[in-house]
This record gives sequence, structure tokens and C-alpha cells, in this order.
Amino acid sequence: MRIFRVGGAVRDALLGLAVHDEDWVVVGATPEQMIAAGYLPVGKDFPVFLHPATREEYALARTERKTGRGYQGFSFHAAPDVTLEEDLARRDLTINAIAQAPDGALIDPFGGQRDLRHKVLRHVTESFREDPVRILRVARFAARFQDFTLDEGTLALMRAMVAEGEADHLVAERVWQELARGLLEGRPSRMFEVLRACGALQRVLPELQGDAHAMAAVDLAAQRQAPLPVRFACVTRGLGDGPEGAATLKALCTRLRVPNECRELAEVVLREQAAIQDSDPLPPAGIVRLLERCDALRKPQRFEQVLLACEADARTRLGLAEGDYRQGRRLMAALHAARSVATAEIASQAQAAGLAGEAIGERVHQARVDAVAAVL
Ligand SMILES: Nc1ccn([C@@H]2O[C@H](COP(=O)(O)OP(=O)(O)OP(=O)(O)O)[C@@H](O)[C@H]2O)c(=O)n1
Repeated sequence: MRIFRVGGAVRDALLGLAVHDEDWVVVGATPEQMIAAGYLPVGKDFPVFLHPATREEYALARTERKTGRGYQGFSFHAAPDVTLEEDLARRDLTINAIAQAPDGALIDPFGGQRDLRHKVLRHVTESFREDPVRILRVARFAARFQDFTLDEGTLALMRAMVAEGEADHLVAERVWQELARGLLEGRPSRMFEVLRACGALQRVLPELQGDAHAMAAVDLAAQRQAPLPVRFACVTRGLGDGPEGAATLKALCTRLRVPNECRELAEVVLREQAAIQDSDPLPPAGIVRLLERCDALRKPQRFEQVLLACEADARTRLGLAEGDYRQGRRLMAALHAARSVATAEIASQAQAAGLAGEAIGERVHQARVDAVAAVL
């Protein structure tokens, strides 16, 4: 059996980037031989094994053949006679189809090094078609490798796949997984750009069509290393702050099984963004109500994320390039003041004075309003 390093690890090393996880391909072995050598079988769909010590993935060289639509619509052929070149030929992009032998020699039959030098995202062979997730992967790589261009032939192939309905059968979890990873890249707008160019955006995310401000906002959020929920909220904030926008957001989140953390932040931002942007003239009582609507008193960290998304939007939409985001600064100061109110003490005093229920709540609210008034 011969073992080669493959995929992202080889690519990233050639780019001079940090290598996160190593993938290996094994040529000339059977599953039985792998198990006998101590490897642990883990592949549900493919013969993939974990190295007993390093836990890295070792996949038997395989070829793939499409048998149906979508993510699950293919079968594979893994046998000791599958060559390294055959295994590389069924991979997605040339830059991901370079193998490295134990002595360091590179096996690069599809010009991956050339495409790395020329900064091109190019499919390896027609077998790109066999996995529609690759449409999302290419879009995500475009967001990561910002100065790479997408080969025209690859874009045409992706367009053809979308036209044939391939993007309609993607499993929700995989769509979200790739989308989330793309949102976390350096320039998320490029992912949407590529998805739009090949027609996949209309199929997978019809709600998010052509919102230039949202795109600028999510790129700004990425520049500032904002966490995923903030970036997602930037993208969805253009859906409209009325009930229709909220319903669209809900449908989108349900369809893609968006995690609650992302969903909740997007909901708050969509609903409260206008109020936050226009919060300057609000009296202290209005500020406290805004904070309460955002559940900021209980979830101050989430509120900070809400403000981050609003700030990214304000800076791009209103051309507020640098300097102070006044609304954010004021609301954080107000939140800090409101949270410093000794609620338990006020409640027990109110109780001692014979108040109950709502009246106690009213006392606490008033104390918060006073505290906010003192700092604004
Ligand atoms: N749909 C897919 C998924 C993976 N691969 C191949 O399997 C390798 C490993 O896949 P994965 O670990 O998912 O991606 P990486 O390329 O390592 O990228 P990342 O840096 O995002 O992990 C890829 O490089 C590519 O050769 C593929 O051809 N088609």
C-alpha cells in the first residue's frame, strides 16, 4: 500500500498557509488490510479510516459514479487497482487535486500548482458534476481565496448543473454548513457573487437576491472578525422589518435548519435595527424599552452582537466610514447603567412596602430608566 498526503493540506502548504487538518489517500489497499494495520473504519459513505494514533483521515483511493440527483446520488468504486491519478481526477478543484508522496514529491496531473500560481479556481474533470455540494464549495473557496478568479469553463459547468436541477436536491444541513463556512471567510460577498453568477442563489437562497448593502455589510463584519451570527444577520437584514420580512426570515431559517444562535440574532436585528439606528432622540424610558425588547438585560453579549451587525450596516448604508458609531456607544452605556441597577434590593424594598407583581416590575423598570437618564 502507498500513502499520499492530499487535498487542502497540500494546497495550503504550497500557499504558505497554516495547515489545519491532514487528509491522506491510500492506494493499493483493501479495507481488510487497513483494519489489520490498526486503522479504524469510520466512513459511512466511503471507505475512510482513522489513523490509530494521529486520528487523521485515510481514504482508500476511489472513483465515483453518479447514480441519481443531489448529494446522496452517487456510488463509488474503491479497490486496490484504483490509481492515484484516478482518485485525483474525481476531485473538485485542481488546487485540491495535488498529492504529495512521503519523500515530498508532488503528483499533480491536473495542473494544480499552475492554477495556484495563476490564482485560478478550476474544476478537475467532468466528474465535478457528480457532487452538487461542490457548487457551494467553489463559492466558499472564492470567499476565502479572494484574489483567485473562477475559471469560465468551471462557471459554465456550474451553470449547467444548476440548470439541470442539481442545486434543488441539496440537503439542508450541507447547504447551511457550506454557507456558514463561507460566511466565516475573509470576503463572504464573493460566495454570494459566485452563487448568483451560476444561478444557484435563486435555487438555494431565493430570499437573498442582490442586496448590495447587505453584501458590503457582511464584508465589513468579516474584516472586523465578527462571529457567525453577526455575519448572518448582516446578510438577512435587508429582508424588511415588517411582518413579511420576519416571515421570510423564519421560512429561510427553518428550511436551512439555521442554528438558534444565528436565527435569534438575525430576528432581533431585522426587527430592531431601525429603532437602534434612530435611538438618539429616544427618552430614557424609550431606550430601556428598546433594551428590553432586545432582551439585552439578560443577554448583554448578544446585544453587543446586535450592535455590531447594526454598525456594519450603518457604516456601509449610510457611508459612515470610520470613527464613532454613536448609537452603539450610547446604547452600550445605557445597558451598562440599566444592568447595574440592584434589582433584587429594589424588589424586596417594594415587597416590604406592600407592592406585588406588576407594581414591583414597574419599580425596577423605573429604577433602570433613572439609571439610564443619569448616564445619557
Ligand atoms: N465535495 C467534495 C469534498 C471534498 N473533495 C476533495 O476532498 C478534499 C478534502 O476535503 P475537505 O477536507 O472537505 O476540504 P479541504 O480542501 O481540505 O478544504 P478546507 O480547507 O476548507 O478544509 C478536497 O481538497 C478535495 O480534493 C472533493 O473533491 N469534493
